Amino acid sequence: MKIGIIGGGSIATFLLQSINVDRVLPHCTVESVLVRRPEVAEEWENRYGVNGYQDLNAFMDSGIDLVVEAATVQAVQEYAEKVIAKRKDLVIISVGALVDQELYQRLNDSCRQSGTRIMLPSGAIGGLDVIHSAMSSGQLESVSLTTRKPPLSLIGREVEIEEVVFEGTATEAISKFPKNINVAIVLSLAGLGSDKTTVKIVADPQATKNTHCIEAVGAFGRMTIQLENDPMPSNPKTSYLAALSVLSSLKKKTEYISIG
Ligand SMILES: NC(=O)C1=CN([C@@H]2O[C@H](COP(=O)(O)OP(=O)(O)OC[C@H]3O[C@@H](n4cnc5c(N)ncnc54)[C@H](OP(=O)(O)O)[C@@H]3O)[C@@H](O)[C@H]2O)C=CC1
Ligand SMILES: O=C([O-])CC(=O)C(=O)O
Repeated sequence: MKIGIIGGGSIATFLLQSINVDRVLPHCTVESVLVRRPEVAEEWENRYGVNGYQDLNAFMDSGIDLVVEAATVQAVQEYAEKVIAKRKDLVIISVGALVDQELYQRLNDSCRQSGTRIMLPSGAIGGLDVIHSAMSSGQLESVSLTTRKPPLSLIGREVEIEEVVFEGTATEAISKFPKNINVAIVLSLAGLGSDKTTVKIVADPQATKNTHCIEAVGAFGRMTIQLENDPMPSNPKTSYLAALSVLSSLKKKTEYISIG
């Protein structure tokens, strides 16, 4: 499978290293990257043997089968429909963009018409299979997420004692923290939707990990999952698990037996 990556940051770098250098996915190669800075394109051409582009059309015509978005919510808004229109499967990690129900619907409709697929990795959380199962009979009552990160990641400054920086719906959370709470939207899409999924975000000066605690209640019973994620050294806002989840989505795409 020939992959194109949109984005030049920590998840993109991780994927290039894992796929093209460490060869962890034997059936996959990253062929092309779409980045904003020419110096990144040049460096990656040399280091990872990829073709670097700044122009979306040239990137899409570079012989790739599938596109991985590893950039920003805005990049999804800008590129996702164009990628699907070119009949490329798409992996989206900046899932927050899909809080926009009209965008979600347009993407869903064009995938149905063209037979193209969009994959949303589980990102920095887990338990989406449980939420999805509970929701399949409509018997999910409540879902809440409490996220705790170092203050610099969340609010760009230090605090002395922990501070609740947000409490509300997933819809409001992603508009205020688009680089920190994409997890709330994938959780919403699996479950009750972004207006009924509640989110609390805490800036914790003691935190060395990005923690996400998910609590769900329904006819199935009760689920509590606590993730204590190591941050990516190159971007502490992002948990290492989020990068691994993209790799996992790509691996699933090459397998014939699906789990979960
Ligand atoms: N679903 C989930 O659970 C999670 C989602 N995420 C999300 O994943 C995304 C990637 O994370 P990460 O790699 O850590 O982020 P980084 O900030 O390390 O990298 C983002 C990269 O995207 C590039 N970029 C921004 N806009 C565009 C564009 N229009 N076209 C091409 N490239 C663009 C930036 O370019 P430049 O260098 O020029 O600024 C930067 O290199 C983020 O949106 C993040 O919020 C992260 C963690 C968990
Ligand atoms: O990586 C994380 O812990 C969560 C994150 O940034 C996001 O969901 O946007």
